[in-house]
Amino acid sequence: MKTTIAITGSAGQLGSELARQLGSRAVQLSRAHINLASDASILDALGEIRPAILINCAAYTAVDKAESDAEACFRANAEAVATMTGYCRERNIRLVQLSTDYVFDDYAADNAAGSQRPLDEQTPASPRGIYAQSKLQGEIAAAATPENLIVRTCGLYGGGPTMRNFVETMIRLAATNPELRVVDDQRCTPSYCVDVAAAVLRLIEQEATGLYHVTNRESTTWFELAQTLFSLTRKPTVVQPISTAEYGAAAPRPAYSVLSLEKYSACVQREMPSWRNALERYLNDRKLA
Ligand SMILES: NC(=O)C1=CN([C@@H]2O[C@H](COP(=O)(O)OP(=O)(O)OC[C@H]3O[C@@H](n4cnc5c(N)ncnc54)[C@H](OP(=O)(O)O)[C@@H]3O)[C@@H](O)[C@H]2O)C=CC1
Ligand SMILES: Cc1cn([C@H]2C[C@H](O)[C@@H](COP(=O)(O)OP(=O)(O)O[C@H]3O[C@@H](C)C(=O)[C@@H](O)[C@H]3O)O2)c(=O)[nH]c1=O
Repeated sequence: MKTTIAITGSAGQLGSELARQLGSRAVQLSRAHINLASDASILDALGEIRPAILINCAAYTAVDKAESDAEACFRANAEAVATMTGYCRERNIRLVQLSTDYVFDDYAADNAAGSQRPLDEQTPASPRGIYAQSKLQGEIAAAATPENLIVRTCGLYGGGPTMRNFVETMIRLAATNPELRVVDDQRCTPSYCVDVAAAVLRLIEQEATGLYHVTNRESTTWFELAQTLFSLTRKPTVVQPISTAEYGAAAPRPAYSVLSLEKYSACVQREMPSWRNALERYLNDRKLA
């Protein structure tokens, strides 16, 4: 018998890619089917489908907007996850909860140039902004059932021009701006949804439980990512490095949030592709490189 895997946030970047890779095994739950703001909507939708596995990709992901919209953000990213966890526990459904590198926000000093060490699953979380805090609460809610799987990832892109992410923002801005200013003091590993979705499915196949870090391999800054993007697409756009303070976003962001992939690699016995390789493949898929 085929295992039914329900995916919330199925119109989003990761949810749509998971649905694509799963094909007929996936039941797609977009906002029209399941509204994180309403427990009744969550329970009704899950009751109808009775999946064996629920992958929760739905989330409030507008990091800056969350700073002035905390209630809605916590409702979607924390309380709704607690509701899903309770429902899944009673019916023996495995919940896969997605989370973020933004739960780490004070490791810059420990990781001064030369001594950078990726953050593993044992590293204590230290979220600063509303989005980051709400996602950590969601992790804690999901972890109440030890059989659940929690996957932290970072800087997702994919799905083409209609998706909201840094890579697509750069492509769009470059069409009208000869010069862009981008922060060069945040080190992380932006990751391609195709690779992260495949990795999540591998972890599910291995029946992995607990917390895992999954990103592309190696690390970069948003500035270097933008420069690499314009070099691969042969665009003359000039990228100026600026500081996080100069950019002045509403939400704080970690200066260092590179995630260790050791636990993931040991579990599935394979390496993630590097961020450069991933970016090249995405731009090829977009027919831009
Ligand atoms: N984007 C990133 O860089 C990263 C994301 N993550 C995590 O990965 C997961 C997937 O992210 P990603 O695919 O990029 O997110 P997207 O923003 O692309 O998609 C999120 C989806 O959630 C849906 N959604 C938002 N609010 C509600 C709600 N109240 N009720 C129902 N559905 C809702 C959205 O629906 P609609 O389309 O209708 O708005 C959207 O389809 C999330 O848990 C996110 O926190 C982790 C690290 C990095
Ligand atoms: C558009 C733009 C952004 N930036 C900066 C702002 C920010 O510090 C950094 C990344 O930009 P974004 O706002 O696109 O990224 P952001 O929304 O913060 O991305 C994040 O999304 C959430 C959901 C996550 O969970 C994270 O893992 C994550 O990577 O680049 C510039 O410096 N110049 C620019 O022109």
